[in-house]
Amino acid sequence: MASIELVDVHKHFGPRTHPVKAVDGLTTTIEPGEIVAILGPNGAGKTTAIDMVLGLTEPTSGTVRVFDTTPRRAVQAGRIGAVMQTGGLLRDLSVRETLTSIAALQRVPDRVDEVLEQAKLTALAGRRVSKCSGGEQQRIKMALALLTDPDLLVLDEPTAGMDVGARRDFWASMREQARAGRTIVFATHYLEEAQDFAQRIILIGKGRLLADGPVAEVQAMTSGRSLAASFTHPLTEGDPQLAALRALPGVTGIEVNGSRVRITALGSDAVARHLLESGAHDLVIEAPTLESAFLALTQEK
Ligand SMILES: Nc1ncnc2c1ncn2[C@@H]1O[C@H](COP(=O)(O)OP(=O)(O)OP(=O)(O)O)[C@@H](O)[C@H]1O
Repeated sequence: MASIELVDVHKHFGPRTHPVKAVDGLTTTIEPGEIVAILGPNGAGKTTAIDMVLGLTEPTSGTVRVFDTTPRRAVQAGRIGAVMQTGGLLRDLSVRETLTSIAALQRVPDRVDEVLEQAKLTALAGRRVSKCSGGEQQRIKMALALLTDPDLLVLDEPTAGMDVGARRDFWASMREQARAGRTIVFATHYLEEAQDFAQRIILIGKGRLLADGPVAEVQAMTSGRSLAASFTHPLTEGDPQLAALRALPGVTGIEVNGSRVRITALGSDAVARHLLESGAHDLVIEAPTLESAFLALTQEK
């Protein structure tokens, strides 16, 4: 049984005549035990997609299933734990009090000590929330999400406010959670975080799926190269050199900065040959990083 199944999901806001298509036809399946990053620029639709998985909002059309039932039922059954961007903690409670009060509301078996341990908060149990650092507060939210012993953890930008060390520790504990069989889905802006901690990346832009696969596969999707070279004169719009570059097969993007051009292309050899033959110099060819793959895939087409 899949953890999450989205079939042609749309979520539109605003008037029907000219809606904001926050999510515009997402179809994907996430299996148990996967660690999946939902990656996309601001406004891509990540939070909206997550809200639908959590049953906080209904899709305009399409279906969202979580453990083969509706998101709401899955939440009610305690199968989903979430760490969201918004939603504060009560500052005057201690870490332990925060957990015991929420556990009491959820009427779940007492797992407070266990989740304190899992979120590495045991030593801070007596500390007031207001005295906890940003990263520690994120760990408290994490502990809250674990109270119902969920099968799926959904995290919206979970490491916001954490420094590098805290981030690494956080992901080490997340890996333990995944090994214990939980599915982990997190939204992030950080390419590096997706690259380092996810097994799979779902890249979205403008509510649409741009890429979905193992990290290396998403990277390879732009198996193209980035080339930069200088001409002897500044290139302006209308320059025949520029027109010739645009006309080359496989060229997907050109940026001009004075006499320097930066080109993204599917194959670099033909473009490199053309550049050198047309008198360009200082040629640099780079393999794509996830960053460049991300930019290439999320840029306006
Ligand atoms: N309640 C709403 N009413 C109208 N428009 C909305 C609403 N919620 C989201 N949107 C719009 O839908 C689009 C997607 O927003 P969403 O918050 O899902 O993106 P995101 O990828 O999570 O962005 P960020 O990384 O900035 O959090 C944006 O254009 C946003 O302005």
